[in-house]
Amino acid sequence: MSDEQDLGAVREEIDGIDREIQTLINRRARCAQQVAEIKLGEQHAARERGEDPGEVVFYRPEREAQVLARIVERNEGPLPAENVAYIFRELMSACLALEQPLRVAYLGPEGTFTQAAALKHFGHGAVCVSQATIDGVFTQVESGACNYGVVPVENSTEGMVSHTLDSFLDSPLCIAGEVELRITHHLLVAPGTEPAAVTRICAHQQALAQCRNWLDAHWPQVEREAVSSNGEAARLAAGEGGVAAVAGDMAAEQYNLERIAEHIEDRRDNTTRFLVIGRQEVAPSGRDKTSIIVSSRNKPGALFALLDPFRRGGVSLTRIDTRPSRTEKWAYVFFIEFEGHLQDENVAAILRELEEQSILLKPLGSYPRAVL
Ligand SMILES: O=C(O)C(=O)C[C@]1(C(=O)O)C=C[C@@H](O)C=C1
Repeated sequence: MSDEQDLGAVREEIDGIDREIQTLINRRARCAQQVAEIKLGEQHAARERGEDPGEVVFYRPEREAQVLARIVERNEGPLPAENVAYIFRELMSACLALEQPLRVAYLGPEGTFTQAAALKHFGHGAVCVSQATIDGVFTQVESGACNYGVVPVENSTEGMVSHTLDSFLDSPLCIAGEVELRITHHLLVAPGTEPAAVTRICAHQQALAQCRNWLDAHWPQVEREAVSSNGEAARLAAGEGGVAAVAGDMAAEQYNLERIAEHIEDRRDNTTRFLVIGRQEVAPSGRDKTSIIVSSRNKPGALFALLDPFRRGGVSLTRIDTRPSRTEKWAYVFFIEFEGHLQDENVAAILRELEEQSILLKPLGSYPRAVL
């Protein structure tokens, strides 16, 4: 057989496989439609029994995390597990959109890493709605205008996003998930801009901080300006010849900018973690984390007393942050994050103990650990 015939034969095989995949995808989508009918049926039955039917929850983060974790585990290649999981991420997103198109508020404008995080977590079947502030994201979800929200919570180089933590103090919302995103910054300008013409470098203050050493070494003379987001910086760079923006790939594409320099972040493992916020609690997935806010009386050993139940219960803490309590001067609240689910008996026992010794205990929710 000639090379030409070989190529033809393999392409025919690909065409056949594509047909089969397409049939299977649509079979899967019909199953998702049946799941939606069952969920609506359950709500109808509750109403018939005179019970509060509540809001039908189509999106099930615990189930999605289990599906994705299984795909990663059983993948035999040659495609890398992460790439296969992304394909299934989009497949589930499209299936869910048949059940109910989700509206997801995120800290915008378009082109921010928070938008990239929202798409990574929910896939492109979700309708992502940009908000100018973190408060705006919380309000959209609290009012029911959006089903979920995505906000940044911590960066591996720059630490926590205190505004997000503070917002949980007054909000009735729960945490429904976490997203981790590798953050890569570039120095971006409008097409045709000469580097010598740049007089101002704009970015969100976190991005400026994450690239501080690089900017000090390469652009020491140029003024830096912190703006509300990297997306906003990119928008400014697109409109003004002398402005360069520090921003990522999405912003570069969104505003059609050129890269003067790529990968300028000081740390190669620069990662930002985002939280998904929603109105409903999430069922256990088997690999969960829980977040709580806790505050105790200001006395010696108070923090030790709050943490000791975790040690005795054999529960690993994954994070602890301190914030001023906004009700009393020099009093503090702790944001504690740990492995396990509020429905686990050992976790419930720890919370009962904390309740006895704290002046404030607010569970923020349990959610599946990030799979992708
Ligand atoms: O299993 C469900 O509850 C579904 O709705 C199906 C499905 C899926 O496509 O696998 C879709 C959306 C949910 O978020 C979880 C899973």
